[in-house]
Amino acid sequence: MSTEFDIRFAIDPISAAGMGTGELRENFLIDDLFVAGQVRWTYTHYDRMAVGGAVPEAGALVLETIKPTGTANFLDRRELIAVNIGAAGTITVDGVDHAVGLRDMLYVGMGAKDVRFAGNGAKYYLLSAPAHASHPTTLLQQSGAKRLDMGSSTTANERSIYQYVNADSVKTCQLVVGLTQFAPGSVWNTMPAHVHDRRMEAYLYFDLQPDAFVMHLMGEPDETRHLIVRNEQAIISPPWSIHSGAGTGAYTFIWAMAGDNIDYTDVEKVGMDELR
Ligand SMILES: O=C[C@H](O)[C@@H](O)CC(=O)C(=O)O
Ligand SMILES: [Zn+2]
Repeated sequence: MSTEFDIRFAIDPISAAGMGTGELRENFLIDDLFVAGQVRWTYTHYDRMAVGGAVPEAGALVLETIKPTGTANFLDRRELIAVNIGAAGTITVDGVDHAVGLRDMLYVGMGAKDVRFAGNGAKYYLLSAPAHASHPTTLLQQSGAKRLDMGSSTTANERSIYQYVNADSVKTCQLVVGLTQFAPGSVWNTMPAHVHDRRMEAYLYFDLQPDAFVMHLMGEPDETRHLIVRNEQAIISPPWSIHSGAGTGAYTFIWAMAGDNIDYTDVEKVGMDELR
């Protein structure tokens, strides 16, 4: 079996506030997503978002069902977005090949039965949420993303948010995914911070040097904790938590959300003076 999974239960803010470093990392950090020759999933109880990695070698890796979905095929009641952060590869969906280059994303709708990940050196970051309708498989590229420029160099948060999933690119049931990249020297993401109680979020930090890390901030705005996150590690952000971070060097990250209201504007801003 080349598929493995673990389960993360939903943690409430009071429990999280009582956790030490090890417990915080066990519950909110995913540090083993990318293993050669395997598909790995972390199935969360936050909006039942599943976060995974697939690293094919010579042969293709098959998207196998996992026990927590309770379905014969992984996508019987789910949708998927696969993001390639490695060499160019191919994802085959029910016999149709899709070329997926670096930073391309492939949306795969509910009901796809046979999904295969291929490409020696390709590295797929996987996101999947429950779905109620089947939308067509669609390739999403950075050039087709909606770009929002935010921040400034004086506050070290100058960055561009690329909303790959947007009104013109693809229709999804729940998944909203994109990528944020920084101007040189800017290291702060999502500061000022925000929360969105109607959506969980996951971040994958990548493009970090081996000795660099992101000091990721989580928690309720007045009760924050940090996680040290290394290259190609992900964090899970519960709906009640801020999700912000500062790198010790350059990095890029992929953000993904699922939940009730998936409108980007449904966020509560946290004032700089409210953080504790
Ligand atoms: O709800 C939205 C997500 O947190 C990200 O879009 C935020 C982000 O990439 C940033 O501000 O740098
Ligand atoms: Zn957010």
